[in-house]
Amino acid sequence: MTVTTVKLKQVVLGSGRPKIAVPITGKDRSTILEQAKKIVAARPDLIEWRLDYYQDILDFENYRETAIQLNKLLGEIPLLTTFRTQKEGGEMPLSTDNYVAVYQQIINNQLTDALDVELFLPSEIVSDLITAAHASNIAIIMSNHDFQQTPTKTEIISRLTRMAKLKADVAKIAVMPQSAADVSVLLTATEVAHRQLTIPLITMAMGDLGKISRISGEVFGSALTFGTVGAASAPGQIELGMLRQNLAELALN
Ligand SMILES: O=C1C[C@@](O)(C(=O)O)C[C@@H](O)[C@@H]1O
Repeated sequence: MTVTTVKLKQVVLGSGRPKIAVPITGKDRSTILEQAKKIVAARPDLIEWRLDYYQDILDFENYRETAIQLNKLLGEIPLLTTFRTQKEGGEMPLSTDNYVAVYQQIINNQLTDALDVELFLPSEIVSDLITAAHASNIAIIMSNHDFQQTPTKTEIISRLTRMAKLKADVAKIAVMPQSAADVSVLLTATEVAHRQLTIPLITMAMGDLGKISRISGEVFGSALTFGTVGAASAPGQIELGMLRQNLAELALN
């Protein structure tokens, strides 16, 4: 394992208290770098660049220059690069071919510490991207998002388990609760999967109902939580300062 995956694993695998990631959602280079400067100043554990907001994603030279400048700004803070597909709540459409082309460029040019790859992409694409990313010492955070409902406990555990079997470095699932019972399903599934799997998990129930899941990771086994400095990238995210305070208050001593 080289610096890159070590950097990410140190962040995600660290002590019991969940680490904090903050998303960048800028549409162009200047906004992305402006957001990054504010986020870096707040010192999160990880910064996520949400590419599905970036208008120049297919102009690779532009993308590459933005990524180089962004990585310089981040310094020691690891970068997670994510293109969220529209099926899973993303901002813009992108063909599967272009998704693969963009990710391959990122991997070949080692422009990130970690890549978010969605579980429900075509299986051959998933395995090829994981193999290529690992060969370039880029960690893989596999993910699945349901913005409409909360799957059953068994299904949530099954999806996280499939991610682990596909050699993801981290398994992530975000669900939309329609009731307190749904939040309880997500938390129980997290607790069970945390006992059964050996890779770090990132889980959350989205929206206001799900906020408790974003501060209770140390109890149930979610290794990281997403907070905001400025714009949110999903419903229910908590402002970084408040999130840090809540995690400290809830720390298991
Ligand atoms: O997968 C996730 C989790 C998330 O959807 C959330 O609910 O905080 C936010 C996304 O930006 C990130 O890629």
